Amino acid sequence: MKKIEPNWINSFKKPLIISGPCSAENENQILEIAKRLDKNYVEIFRAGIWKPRTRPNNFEGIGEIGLKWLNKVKKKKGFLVAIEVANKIHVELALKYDIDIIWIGARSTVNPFTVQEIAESLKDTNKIILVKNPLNPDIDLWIGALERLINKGIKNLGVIHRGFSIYKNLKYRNIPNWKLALKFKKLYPNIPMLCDPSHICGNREGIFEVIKKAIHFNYEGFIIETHCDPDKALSDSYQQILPEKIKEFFSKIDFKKKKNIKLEYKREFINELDENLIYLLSDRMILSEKIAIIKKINNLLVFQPKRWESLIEKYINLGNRLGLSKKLIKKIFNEIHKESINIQNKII
Ligand SMILES: O=C(O)C(=O)C[C@]1(C(=O)O)C=C[C@@H](O)C=C1
Repeated sequence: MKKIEPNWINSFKKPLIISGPCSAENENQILEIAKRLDKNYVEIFRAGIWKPRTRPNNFEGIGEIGLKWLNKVKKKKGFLVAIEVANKIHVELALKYDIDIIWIGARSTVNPFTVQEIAESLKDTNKIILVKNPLNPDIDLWIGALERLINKGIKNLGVIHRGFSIYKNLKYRNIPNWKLALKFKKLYPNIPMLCDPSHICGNREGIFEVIKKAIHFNYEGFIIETHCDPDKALSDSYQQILPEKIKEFFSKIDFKKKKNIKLEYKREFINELDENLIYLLSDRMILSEKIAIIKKINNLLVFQPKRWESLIEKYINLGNRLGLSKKLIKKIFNEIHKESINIQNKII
């Protein structure tokens, strides 16, 4: 990739905060959110105009009229405005309505044809273009998207870490991959990296915990979804927060208090793995309850020695291959099995 100069991000406060609704729904909603966002914290107003929904027949965005509302936000409230584009027509409209910041979504980043089409229609633009990570943790796809934009003379670039798709929801809707994002940062230190806690979490509860982590990892900014009535939002209602929450949270953060990044990063990894272990254990015990019901109906014994012996042998072998001692595997799985038996005994 060609060398990128450190650039546009320096003209904003650190961290840069982009905020606004997942989707533009109506003019009042847009203006109300803009009014309630504190401009001392939020410099850029975001709103989805076209929404790439997983299933059809959901609200798929308000379309072009939303760009007129964003122009009002710009003129009346003094924010810069940001939207997502996913094809050539979106780009043309974004440029026609003088949108300041344009981002490419995760579902587009995965597709080089789409990125190429967007890059060609943005050719030589001075607008700020942000590229979300692709759905799958493939750093080359992410880099490739930036290269396509750079090849078309686009200079004001940034990236957004919005987490990666997982087949099963544990704690996150899209699991963050801090390791991959930090690797990207090491490779391209001059490309500003923002974090999207709303899409990482998929719920309101975890958002500020994710922001705190990203602050430790020196992210330059955030894109956070806000709505004046989150429960009634037409898309992603679970992950939007009230506009006032931004100031409430960021006013309490001490940005000078820096922790040891290397240590924090490793610890973060351990926390993440431990939490996943707990989620998995909970799933396992729920399955054990379901098996107990089947055993009860079929008059089967709770303790199944043959099956248990074969399982423990398999786990010891797997542990061995992964460098874990027989003693450790036996200890952990004996406890798990004991708990599973207790659960089943209560049901039978
Ligand atoms: O396979 C079963 O029958 C189960 O109920 C599961 C399970 C376990 O938790 O691993 C529990 C009890 C049996 O002794 C064997 C295995």
